[in-house]
Amino acid sequence: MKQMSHLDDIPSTPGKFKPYFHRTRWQSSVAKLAFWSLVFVGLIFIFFYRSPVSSNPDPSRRSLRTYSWGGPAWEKRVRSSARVRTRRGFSVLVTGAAGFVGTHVSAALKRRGDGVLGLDNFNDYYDPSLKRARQALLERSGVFVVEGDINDAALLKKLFEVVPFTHVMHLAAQAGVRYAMENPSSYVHSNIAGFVNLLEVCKSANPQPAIVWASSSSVYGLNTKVPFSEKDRTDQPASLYAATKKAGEEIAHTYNHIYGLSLTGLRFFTVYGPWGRPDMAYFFFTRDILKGKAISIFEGVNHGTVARDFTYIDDIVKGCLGALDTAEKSTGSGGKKRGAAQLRVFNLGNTSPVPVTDLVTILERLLKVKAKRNIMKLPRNGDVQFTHANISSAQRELGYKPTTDLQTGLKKFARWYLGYYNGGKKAAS
Ligand SMILES: O=C(O)[C@H]1O[C@H](OP(=O)(O)OP(=O)(O)OC[C@H]2O[C@@H](n3ccc(=O)[nH]c3=O)[C@H](O)[C@@H]2O)[C@H](O)[C@@H](O)[C@H]1O
Repeated sequence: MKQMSHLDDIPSTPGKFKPYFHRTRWQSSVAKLAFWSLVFVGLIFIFFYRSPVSSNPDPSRRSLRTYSWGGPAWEKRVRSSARVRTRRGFSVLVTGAAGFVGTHVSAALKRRGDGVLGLDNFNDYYDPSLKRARQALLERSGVFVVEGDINDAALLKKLFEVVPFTHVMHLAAQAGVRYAMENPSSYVHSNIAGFVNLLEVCKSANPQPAIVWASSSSVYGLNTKVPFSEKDRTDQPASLYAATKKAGEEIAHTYNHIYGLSLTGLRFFTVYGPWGRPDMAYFFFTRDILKGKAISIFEGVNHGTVARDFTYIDDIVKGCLGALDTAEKSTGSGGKKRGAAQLRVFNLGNTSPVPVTDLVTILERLLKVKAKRNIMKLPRNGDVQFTHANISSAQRELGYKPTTDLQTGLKKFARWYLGYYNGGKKAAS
């Protein structure tokens, strides 16, 4: 007969474990001792060896992600990336640094000698490999992108402990107008809860940073007065995305009023260009035209033109830098207001709306492929028919002056796209 080893002794089903345990008092106490020793060692291990790990509690994301950060080597990288290289340079925390605008702004700041630390949660709203490629680009120019979420208060506090940031360029957001109907909570999570969390940390920081952040042209919603001026009404959002950006503007007012935070909101108008966002029409039109796939082009009632004030990324970057350069210091410190602080909002557009049908014609010429056009009624999914920015305020106060027309900007985009996706053979997802 086969001798039973001690391993054979342990049954495979946990429910059957008990009867074997009470065979002898000795066996029982050894098992108990072993069990509690394991628990004890486990606890010690967790206490001493776990680097600060924070989880992204966003229930709307497919994957619940954990980020690890902290430790002397990590802090050294943070400090080095944020180190100012010129006499009057800034030390800027850029949230959403692996995003489209975030990457371009971070690179531009670094180029001129400012200290830049990036933060990004690398979520999968669109192909994360594009975000990783942008991150690699930034790392090559000396910008470290910390992987983490703006909802993570412990991480943000740690970053401010390590670096006394003079400015925050807040670009992390859930973007996209139409996706808000699919995943509304992701907009609340990033654009409202995340923004409040960031402001909470900024207001308690000493010194408080000046904050420049991305609002959106979509706040004009159903406004019909054109061009859109900052003084126009913004109380009729057409999408939840727009509503969360509008909420952000009101939240900014509150933190400015109570805590003396210097806050500048920038209403971006349909930003496009190299390293852009694959969820935007110009990007996926390019992909689909190259694949020979039909594209849907929206039109208004009675065949009304749908148009956008498309704005080229380099112009937007200049606007962002202008906003940082003219931002006054926050007046509070350690959570206490010490005087009135600056509160601004600016349109950053191109001032010349282009019909979406013309955008497609330009792409056809650049790609040398005829698009399969499928004209359809503008769906009721948050899109507005027309945007057009009045930029006189940004021109006056930020020195903002867009110089790139859609034809020129799309040429640069197409060149990048074809290079990045191997002549369009490697399809963008
Ligand atoms: O300025 C902003 O604040 C916003 O700009 C951008 O939104 P939009 O201006 O809506 O850009 P985008 O989706 O590229 O559609 C462009 C045009 O194509 C039309 N469009 C779109 C899809 C389609 O299938 N067919 C079509 O005709 C569509 O009707 C529209 O006329 C950002 O995505 C958003 O995050 C926000 O930053």
